Amino acid sequence: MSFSDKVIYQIYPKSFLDTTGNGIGDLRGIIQKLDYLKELGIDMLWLNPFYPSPQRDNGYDISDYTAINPDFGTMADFEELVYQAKQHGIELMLDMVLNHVSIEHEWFQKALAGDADYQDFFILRDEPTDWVSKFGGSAWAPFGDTGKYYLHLYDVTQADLNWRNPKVRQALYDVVNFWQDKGVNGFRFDVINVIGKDAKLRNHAANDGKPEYTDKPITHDYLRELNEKTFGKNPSAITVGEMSSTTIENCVLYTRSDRHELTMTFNFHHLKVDYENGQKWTLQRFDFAKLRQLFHDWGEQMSQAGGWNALFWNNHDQPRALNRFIDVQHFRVKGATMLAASIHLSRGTPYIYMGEEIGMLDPNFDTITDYVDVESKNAYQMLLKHGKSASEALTIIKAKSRDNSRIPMAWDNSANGGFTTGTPWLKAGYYESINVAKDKDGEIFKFYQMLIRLRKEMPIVAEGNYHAVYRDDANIYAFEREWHGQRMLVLNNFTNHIANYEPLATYKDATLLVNNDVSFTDGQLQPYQSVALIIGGI
Ligand SMILES: O=P(O)(O)OC[C@H]1O[C@H](O[C@H]2O[C@H](CO)[C@@H](O)[C@H](O)[C@H]2O)[C@H](O)[C@@H](O)[C@@H]1O
Repeated sequence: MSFSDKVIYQIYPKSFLDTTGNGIGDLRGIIQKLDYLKELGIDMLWLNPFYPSPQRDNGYDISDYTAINPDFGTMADFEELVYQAKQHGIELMLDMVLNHVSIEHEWFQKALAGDADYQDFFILRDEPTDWVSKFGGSAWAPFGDTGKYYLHLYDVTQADLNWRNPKVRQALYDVVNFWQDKGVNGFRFDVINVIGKDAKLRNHAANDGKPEYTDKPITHDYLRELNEKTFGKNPSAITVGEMSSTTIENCVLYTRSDRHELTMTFNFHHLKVDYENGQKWTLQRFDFAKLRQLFHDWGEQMSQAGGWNALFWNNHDQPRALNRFIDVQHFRVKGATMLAASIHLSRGTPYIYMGEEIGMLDPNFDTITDYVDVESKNAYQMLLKHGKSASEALTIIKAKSRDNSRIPMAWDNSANGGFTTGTPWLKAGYYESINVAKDKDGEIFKFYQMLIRLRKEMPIVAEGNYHAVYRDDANIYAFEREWHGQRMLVLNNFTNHIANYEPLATYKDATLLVNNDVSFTDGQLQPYQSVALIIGGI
């Protein structure tokens, strides 16, 4: 497999590095940091959307698919980024938001103006169904003064596209090909498993309507066609589908190589183990048993069926994993390296979200007005409506807001962490104590470098099968990898105390390949200790 030894780094361009002083990160900022990224060792950069957009959902509301938002730079800057990145041995992965467009997109505007061809680009109905938008409220909004309603699974300004219309599909394939022709070899497809709405558009009060549009069989047909018409003939292409509320069975189908759909999938089940009754806007300690079980289920079943996982703890939609899963007051560094080992040594493609490699944390904003994200703002109002006090609602937003990970990258301890000389679009976090200048030679960064190197040097890390070990341990998440007679045992203590276990006789004479602590005694792990033991030769 040509992709299994790759590691992908996610950049939220708006918050990476601003070279113009307008408070918004830009493409030239990414070019400036290519040496840093090369030193880390990553292979591909996933960039969140930088296309023209009213920014109602921070760029996921696209008004022109094949241009650059001037805040981020020009097409010439983009072409230089592709060129310079390749010079550094780094490929680009672009975010393709093909489920919906901004209502400012010319397709929607033409539809509103009465063009029947373009009206068929959207999902219009005389009567709304009872589906709920993922950002709150009804998923339908009045379509001008036509008396009809258009579907928006996300914000009211993000109109869902009608994938049943072949003209829509072709227009979207043209978009992918436009960027591929510019030298882009990676594509991340936003919420791609919701593009195939059921033909009947029925009410479905249970589950907010999700079963009517999630993982429908027709989506697999669309993905095969997308593959055939765009990246399918590009041997360097790497693709990942963001799958909302998906299943293992579907992700196997999306990623099995003989199916010609996608290379890998993101699922989010492991990042909902701290939701009370499945609800995001709640406060609850994470359920380790649930997390461990999910990792084992996805690890084993994808391995057995030939599927491929995208492995990640952080992204632009999630609060930092360090704040969620680790006692950061006492074990930030150890916790960061343990989290890293637990996915980088597993089967799948690891993603690193900017700042993770130096252990960046959530900020602790003082007021709700510091938050920018549309989902967080809606959630705050919803919490107040449901009887929470302003301070209770703010505490929940602080823990759960997507802005937690969207704060500016901390480069040094100068104003705003060296991200901008102007006023940042979103307040900076703890840059005085955690920043690249200070932490690039630190334990976390070096540990990530080592893990990335191991994936390239050791086929067992890149390709080995996955088996669960110590399935029911209350503290340890452990798995075994196996590749041509070689075996590797990975043990991760997810607690802030010592965890004991019964050593496995098979690994009695094993070599210690990875250890994030100073010493190791088989049978006992220190708080947040991670080790990998290997037998069968190195
Ligand atoms: O939580 P899930 O139902 O499993 O969904 C996964 C994520 O889907 C959404 O994320 C993406 O699409 C949004 C609309 O384009 C965009 O706002 C977001 O930035 C994209 O990554 C959802 O917004 C996330 O919260 C979910 O985690």
